[in-house]
Amino acid sequence: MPNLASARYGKDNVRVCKVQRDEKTGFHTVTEMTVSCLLEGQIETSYTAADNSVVVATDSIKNTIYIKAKEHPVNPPELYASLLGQHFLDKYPHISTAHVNLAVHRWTRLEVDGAPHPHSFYRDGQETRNVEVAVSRGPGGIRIKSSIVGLSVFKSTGSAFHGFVRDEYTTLPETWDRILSTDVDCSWTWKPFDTVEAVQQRVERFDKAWESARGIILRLFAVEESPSVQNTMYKMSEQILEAVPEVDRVDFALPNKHYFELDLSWHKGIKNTGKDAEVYVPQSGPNGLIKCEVARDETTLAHR
Ligand SMILES: O=c1[nH]c(=O)c2[nH]c(=O)[nH]c2[nH]1
Repeated sequence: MPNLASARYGKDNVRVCKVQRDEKTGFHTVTEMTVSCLLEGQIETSYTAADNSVVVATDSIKNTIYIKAKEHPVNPPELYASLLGQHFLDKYPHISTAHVNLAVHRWTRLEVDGAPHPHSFYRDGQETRNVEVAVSRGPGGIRIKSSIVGLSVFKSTGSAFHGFVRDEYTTLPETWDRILSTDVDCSWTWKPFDTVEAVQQRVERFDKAWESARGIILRLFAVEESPSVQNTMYKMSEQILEAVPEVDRVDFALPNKHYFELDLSWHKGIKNTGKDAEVYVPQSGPNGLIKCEVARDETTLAHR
């Protein structure tokens, strides 16, 4: 007899834009995000017995995403996602967990003649600020993971990779000076919260953590003489754990985007390798993919 081992459903890719207008200053603030909200609970019969009486329609879930964005602040995204998730538990007794994932897209204020413009913005990169919030009943029921996704960085020196395994499968030469480029995907997991009020009380910490993590990543990327992606991301994780005490885990996933040297000596003896390298060939694939999860102490991985 088959068994429904797990089930969740909801609306994905809900696009929301909120404009907040400060009447006094005339300044507007824009937040654009893409939201996913999936519900879990006593919904088995909708799958196994065509019982739609337990189904909150995904269309209603979409409507709720918009209504909660109107009723509450959407910043920081950790708070909005917690409020939205809690709503489904408060409203529907048979729902046990709401999973709210969202990505905030960048709209950076334009400067015109050196002054911040009150209502015009531009997209300065594909980077997003993401949150994954799971709201369940009971103590520690609100689990929040915040992240930076798609922050593209490049350095033209200050990166090496040598001393790796050399055997009959190896062709890669050791290097003491290479290009390093990646799209940062970094997450930090907060110690669980008991209630939305507890999230609200710490509300200023979420933006600060995002700023700290982003600052650490960019600074270390630039200033460090990197011996490998692995070691650089571990150092970034250590510094983020140090800077944000309420976080008990940091995860990284970094593609190593390769830039190949190009031998042009066939054309008039042009020198374009080693210390003469100037023109490179960016590779769209394959890329390295280096991941790690760094916990504050050995017990915290159990939170997953
Ligand atoms: O920083 C790196 N880590 C690796 O594991 C690796 N493997 C590789 O081919 N190049 C690199 N670079």
